[in-house]
Amino acid sequence: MDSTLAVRARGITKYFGDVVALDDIDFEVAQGRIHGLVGPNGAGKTTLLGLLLGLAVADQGSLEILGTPVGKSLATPEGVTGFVDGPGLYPSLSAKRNLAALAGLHGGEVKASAIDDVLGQVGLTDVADERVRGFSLGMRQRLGLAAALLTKPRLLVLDEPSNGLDPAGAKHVRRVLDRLAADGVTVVLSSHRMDDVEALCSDVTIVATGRVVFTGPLGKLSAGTTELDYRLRTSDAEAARRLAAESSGIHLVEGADERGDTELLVVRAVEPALDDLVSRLVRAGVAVRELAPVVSPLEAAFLALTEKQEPTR
Ligand SMILES: Nc1ncnc2c1ncn2[C@@H]1O[C@H](COP(=O)(O)OP(=O)(O)OP(=O)(O)O)[C@@H](O)[C@H]1O
Repeated sequence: MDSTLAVRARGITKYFGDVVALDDIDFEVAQGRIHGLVGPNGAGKTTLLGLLLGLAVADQGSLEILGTPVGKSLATPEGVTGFVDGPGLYPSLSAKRNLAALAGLHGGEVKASAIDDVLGQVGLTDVADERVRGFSLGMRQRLGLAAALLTKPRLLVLDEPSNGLDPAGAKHVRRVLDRLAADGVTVVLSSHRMDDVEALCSDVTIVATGRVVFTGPLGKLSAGTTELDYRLRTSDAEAARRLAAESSGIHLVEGADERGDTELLVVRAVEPALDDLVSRLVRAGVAVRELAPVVSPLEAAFLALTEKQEPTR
């Protein structure tokens, strides 16, 4: 196996009865990267993450994790940790005692200082002695991440880790994942939130109805090659409209502004054509006051790639 790959999946197919949850998937994750898995409901994300965690085995195809081929028996591959469908926690125990108990399940005694350290990393120090029963979803997610950190994984697999997180919680999680990746740990996570994936991940795989429709660095979905809709506000909307209509590679999106804001144009273009329009506006003495994509390149690609494919449930 290529030693720079933490995950190498080839031709993975997984059935649940008549449902094809994963359909001949090729999937690679480079070591030390944070790799996002996105797709509509029922696309197969949780199923794929479950295979990485050894919670299920593929019906067809080959899977290598951290350089070792995965066999046909259910077992978490060495060096891998994480959770799907939320972390498994004991509601009647405190955050601290949960971590001690979960570490015990993995066969290890952990020092109290290690528990304090991971609780600090995920921002739960203040509630360390409180019972998990009263924790919000976001707090449980962070505690699950703390439990994963205790095992010092080489591959961390997280299903929707941002679910329920408030901005402060999201910041803790981002910081933790960035630090892990800087230390060479590989992270694979699923998310429904494109802004989250853009903030966290260096690579992304988009799945729809059990198939990979895009995989690669986020930069490959950049605005340089993808036609996007941009909000354009200028000092002279009429002149801007005229110049946009005359420019090659620029399409005016009529009626795109539902709030009836006549100062605002929405133009569809690739980045070089947009650069050209901005130069022309400036030469004509029209000031550009706002220019931003209506949706991000990832979101646009996600919608374009998946809108024709209905989820399987
Ligand atoms: N244990 C199961 N038994 C039967 N069908 C299943 C099972 N697990 C998943 N499926 C089906 O497999 C397909 C993929 O499901 P999966 O949960 O992997 O999708 P997902 O992308 O994680 O969806 P979501 O975004 O809604 O969490 C769906 O059609 C789902 O109904």
